[in-house]
Amino acid sequence: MDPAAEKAALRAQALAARTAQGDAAALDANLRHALDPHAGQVLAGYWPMRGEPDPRPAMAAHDGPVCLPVVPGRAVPLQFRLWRGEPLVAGVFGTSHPAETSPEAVPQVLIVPLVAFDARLNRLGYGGGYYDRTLAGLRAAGPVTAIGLAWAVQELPLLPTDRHDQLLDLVVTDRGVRRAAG
Ligand SMILES: Nc1nc2c(c(=O)[nH]1)N(C=O)[C@@H](CNc1ccc(C(=O)N[C@@H](CCC(=O)O)C(=O)O)cc1)CN2
Ligand SMILES: Nc1ncnc2c1ncn2[C@@H]1O[C@H](COP(=O)(O)OP(=O)(O)OP(=O)(O)O)[C@@H](O)[C@H]1O
Repeated sequence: MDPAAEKAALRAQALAARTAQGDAAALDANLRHALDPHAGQVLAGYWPMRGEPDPRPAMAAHDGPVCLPVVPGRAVPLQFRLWRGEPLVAGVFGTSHPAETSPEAVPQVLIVPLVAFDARLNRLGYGGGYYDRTLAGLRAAGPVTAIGLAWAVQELPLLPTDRHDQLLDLVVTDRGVRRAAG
């Protein structure tokens, strides 16, 4: 199977597994722990949809600026806008994001939504390549920490990879914090 077809099949499998969810309180505690060393940094969170774990309590507890992703168009990197609790506007693909009046921000640490991950911290998303493009751009400019957030049931055996795939630095689940085995 070519990697794109294989990814599509794995995406369907992981999205089905994700509906089982997990221990939300444990996930929140693990995420706060992972964010502790990043106090003072600009944090990108996300607005959860479709069974994704909810990063918002940990975002609210973050000691520093918080921003949310905006999809500016097809096949381009995400933008980020500062969010201080203002009402959001509806974006493409069912997303919600801060209005144009919120200043743009450059995140130093990102909570990254995902469909599936593996033990090497490969990530499979919805297939738009948005976070791959975005992390590639941010990493070319300076150090960033990409924290994947998932229910433990979203882990799959080694995922197929493409040259453009960006690895996560850690994955937080309701069962703990995973780092690449090295
Ligand atoms: N909560 C959340 N926000 C996010 C993402 C995400 O995965 N989760 N993104 C992560 O990149 C970006 C938005 N990108 C997205 C890309 C595709 C789909 C999606 O639902 N795609 C449909 C197919 C749509 C189509 O191509 O017409 C699907 O998978 O069924 C959602 C978000 C930024 N914000
Ligand atoms: N840095 C990049 N430059 C050009 N194209 C890219 C880049 N990153 C990803 N793509 C393209 O995006 C498409 C989707 O990639 P992939 O299936 O890896 O997405 P994903 O990681 O599942 O999605 P997402 O990051 O949006 O959650 C592919 O067709 C790929 O060629």
